[in-house]
Amino acid sequence: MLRGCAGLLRSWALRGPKRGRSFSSEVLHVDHSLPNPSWNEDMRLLFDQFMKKSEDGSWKRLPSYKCNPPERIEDVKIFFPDAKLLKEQMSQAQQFPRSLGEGVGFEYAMFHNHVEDRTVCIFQGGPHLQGVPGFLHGGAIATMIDSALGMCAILTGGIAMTANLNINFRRPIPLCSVVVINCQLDRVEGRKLFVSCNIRSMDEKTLYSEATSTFVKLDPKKKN
Ligand SMILES: CCCCCCCC(=O)SCCNC(=O)CCNC(=O)[C@H](O)C(C)(C)COP(=O)(O)OP(=O)(O)OC[C@H]1O[C@@H](n2cnc3c(N)ncnc32)[C@H](O)[C@@H]1OP(=O)(O)O
Repeated sequence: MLRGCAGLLRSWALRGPKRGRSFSSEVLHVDHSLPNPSWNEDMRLLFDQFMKKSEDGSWKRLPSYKCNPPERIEDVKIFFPDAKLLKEQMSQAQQFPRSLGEGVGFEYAMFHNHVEDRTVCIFQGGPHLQGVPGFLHGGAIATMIDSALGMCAILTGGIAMTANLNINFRRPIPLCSVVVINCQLDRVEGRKLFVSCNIRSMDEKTLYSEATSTFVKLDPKKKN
């Protein structure tokens, strides 16, 4: 089960984790939703399949960075009355699922279908996401679910935040395995976006988790 992690863990044992983090803009602006050496064969296979589907324009690969693009900061300004504080805080900020080193945490790529309002996330959870020995931590699963649902909501309805998230964990997800998170915008009511998802194995035979959520579009007229 953990065979996929073995090489990674061995190299860590020999070298130890990288000390210190570089925050140079070069590092922050690397697109992390592209294959890297930590991706296993299944992850690459799925990635290639979705890239193929993207050729006719129906699916689009979503780039992913460690930090937020400046336009996103504009969207959340309503939460920060002090513009100087916002700038300072944002200069240190990183996307949570991108904050762990390559291969040990959240390895994922997302694809979006604008016609069908669907987002698919292919996800390989690394050894630092362990909960019960050999399996992913529920909080790590929830993180990826929230991120994928959030992307689906935001790409369809504009900037929105998770107001409600319900998850059923059906089967434990083996560490370092590759799963597919299928998200679907179910309906929109005013500022509310209802988005649901399931997590399945690559062969679709195993249902690992299901979730429903409500995202609420931020109201720029409101001081939150
Ligand atoms: C780009 C990468 C993607 C990353 C995705 C990650 C997304 C996240 O994790 S966001 C972080 C977690 N979420 C938060 O911190 C949000 C905290 N909550 C809030 O800030 C606010 O409650 C917020 C913005 C969601 C809604 O506040 P506000 O705009 O004042 O909403 P409000 O006017 O009260 O309600 C609007 C509608 O939403 C509904 N609503 C509000 N809260 C909830 C809720 N918790 N559950 C269900 N419905 C709700 C209301 O009933 C109302 O419905 P209706 O229009 O039918 O009357």
